[in-house]
Amino acid sequence: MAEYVVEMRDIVKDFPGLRANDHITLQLKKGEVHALLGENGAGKSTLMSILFGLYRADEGQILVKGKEVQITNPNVANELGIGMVHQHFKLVHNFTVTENIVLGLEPRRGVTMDLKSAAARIAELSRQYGLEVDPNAKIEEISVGMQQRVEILKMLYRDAEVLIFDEPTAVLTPMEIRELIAIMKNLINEGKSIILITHKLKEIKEVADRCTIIRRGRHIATVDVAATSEQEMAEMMVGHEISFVIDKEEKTPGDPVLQIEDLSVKNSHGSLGLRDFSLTVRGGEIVGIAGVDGNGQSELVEAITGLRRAEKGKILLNGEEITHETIARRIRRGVSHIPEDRQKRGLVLDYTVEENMVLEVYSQRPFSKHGLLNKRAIHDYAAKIADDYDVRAGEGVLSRAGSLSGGNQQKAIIGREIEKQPVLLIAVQPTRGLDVGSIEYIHKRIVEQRNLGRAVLLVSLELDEVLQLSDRIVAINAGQVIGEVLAKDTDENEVGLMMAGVGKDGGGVER
Ligand SMILES: Nc1ncnc2c1ncn2[C@@H]1O[C@H](COP(=O)(O)OP(=O)(O)OP(=O)(O)O)[C@@H](O)[C@H]1O
Repeated sequence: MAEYVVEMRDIVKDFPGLRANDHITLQLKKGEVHALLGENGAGKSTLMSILFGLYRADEGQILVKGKEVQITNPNVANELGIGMVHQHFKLVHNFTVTENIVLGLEPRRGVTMDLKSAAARIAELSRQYGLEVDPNAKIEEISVGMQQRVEILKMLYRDAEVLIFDEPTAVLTPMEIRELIAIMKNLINEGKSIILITHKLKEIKEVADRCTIIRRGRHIATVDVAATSEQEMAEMMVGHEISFVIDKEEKTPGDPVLQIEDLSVKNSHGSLGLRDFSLTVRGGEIVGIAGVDGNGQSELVEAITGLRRAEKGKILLNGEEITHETIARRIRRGVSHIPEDRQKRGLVLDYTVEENMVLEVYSQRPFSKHGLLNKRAIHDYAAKIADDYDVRAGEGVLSRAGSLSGGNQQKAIIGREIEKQPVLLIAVQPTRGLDVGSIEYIHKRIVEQRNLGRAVLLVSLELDEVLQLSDRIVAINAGQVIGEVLAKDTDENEVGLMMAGVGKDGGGVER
């Protein structure tokens, strides 16, 4: 028997102006979790897209169970037993779980298209792998974590032997992450093999057997995870030493910049997602909102930025009411927003990076004068942001935003929002999908904003991030403030309890 279930040998892939994969070799043993680690833009997704048949390699070979194969499209990958869980799920929202799983399957050798027996087989797979999910629920009714399980079941239903997970935990809550890790272990026990792309070293330590590290398209090393520290892996990835601590001096906050008084906001289902919510963020202060996803964070941010209407209550910026102002006016007043969904709200993917950097300011000087665009000024401004925030792309700022790697898209948005010199910076999951080096850098820039006297509202599902960055932490549960603490006086346990709905005095919230 072949030693490897999948072997990618000397893979080369070129894009305009850039070699994304430069002779990379990746060997997956049967029954292992093999992590793929690399900085943003290192070439991980490209390599996996080649394995999954979305791109063709310019050079190199792919072997499955020792035999060379040509993976010309994803159907061939499926036939070869290779399945992928993408970062952005590809599910049809008004279809049921079962319908989504059988969707696109051609009737073939013994695989039935009868929905009832399909549901039974799905229920059986769920039990076997510990993937609890209701086969009759509609996708739009289930959580993101559940949707991910549907994607996993979809692969198992197609008899996948090799499963590729592309940053699967980026969209999950801490609890869901623990469940996913248990699921991965079940998959391995049942004989599957896994390639895991993740930036989280803790997760690699927890589930992976081996780790292949790539940097700028090149293979750096493949290591035994148990024998290698997180620090060592991180340093191999970036090519130099890094520190994980944020330097943050004590600072006395200034005047209130953002004041929210008794704000109530409806959610997409028409009920109140935020209720009688009050909050103050002062200049020179980072206030972190801690909470489990879906407890009113989106409604809060959308009400402040003007994307959602307030039913009741007031929002003030520097003492002036903005509750019913247009989005554009709020931006002009100095509200910056790093949005949660970088592809929907953050960037226009078909525009160049340059155009994206001036989306909100192109009509102002120096970018236009007498109605004419000053292309030089736009280019220089964008190039400076790309340089400062290490936004890497094949054709520089002339690259299409959609061609950037996920992490580089994120860095571009952060750069744009901070360089607007905001009065109030709202950062939602600012480091989602970023590598450890970039996280360190972005955290420094956010602290710098605070040191410059700006007000920062941080919304993050990463408790570590909230604890490290914030001066003050406000816990949100069921659309209400459930507790407030100074970051220096609290810890993971206390904030975790508040997030679960247990108030500081030990009481719960009324629902
Ligand atoms: N379709 C494309 N056209 C042009 N360039 C591309 C294309 N896809 C990827 N690239 C470039 O190839 C490089 C590698 O990107 P890739 O998405 O593989 O990185 P990654 O390691 O997955 O990064 P991240 O951690 O940020 O997701 C990037 O510089 C990216 O801009």
